[in-house]
Amino acid sequence: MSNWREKRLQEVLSNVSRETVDNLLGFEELFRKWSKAINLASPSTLDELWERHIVDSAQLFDMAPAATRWLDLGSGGGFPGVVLAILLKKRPGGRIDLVESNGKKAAFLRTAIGQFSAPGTVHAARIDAVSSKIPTPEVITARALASLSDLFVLAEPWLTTGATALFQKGRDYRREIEESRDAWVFDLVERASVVDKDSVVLQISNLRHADRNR
Ligand SMILES: C[S@@+](CC[C@H](N)C(=O)[O-])C[C@H]1O[C@@H](n2cnc3c(N)ncnc32)[C@H](O)[C@@H]1O
Repeated sequence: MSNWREKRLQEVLSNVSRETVDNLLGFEELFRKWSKAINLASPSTLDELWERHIVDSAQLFDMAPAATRWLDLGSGGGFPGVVLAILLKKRPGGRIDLVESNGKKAAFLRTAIGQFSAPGTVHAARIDAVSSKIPTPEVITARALASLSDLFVLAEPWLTTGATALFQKGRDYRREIEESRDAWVFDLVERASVVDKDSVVLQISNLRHADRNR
């Protein structure tokens, strides 16, 4: 029944172990169960949970093939944070911090991380309240959290000190990039999304305030 799911993952990731597939299938099941009680994702997307949420999250992993320290902001129901935590089990030294201010969602994230013994730490707090406590990671992710300009403000403590962002963005991404250039300077690589031809993953590094460079 789940064979197509495994095949799809193998198309997106270079190395998928049996345990990883089983953990991600288990996470899908856990997500569906909790979704009946709390709002973890738009109900209209649940039919395509594997592609729109799990594969969409997993695609980030091989975009930073050597990165072991990750941070996911506004993790919600675990996309991409919990998927990455499960994948990081197979990367020696791999770990991820997940920040989520909604208490119920943070409880779900803790349950998922615990159930799959994934190397993740859940911070049930607002991002600005934990920014001084979380050291700069190699990669920052955030999906459906804010516009690019607002993401830069939220992630500034890490993105201006060496972290690289992998931000999933929808069809409006060009406008968001242009708007952000008023206040920020950065290096950008646009990477095609594997789940939607109109979406991208924006790889952003070397973030600086524009006014300090004029
Ligand atoms: C639209 S949801 C997206 C969740 C998930 N990343 C996804 O793509 O499915 C945004 C999440 O960010 C959380 N959030 C919003 N602002 C936040 C902040 N300042 N600090 C921590 N979490 C925040 C919300 O509670 C919500 O769960």
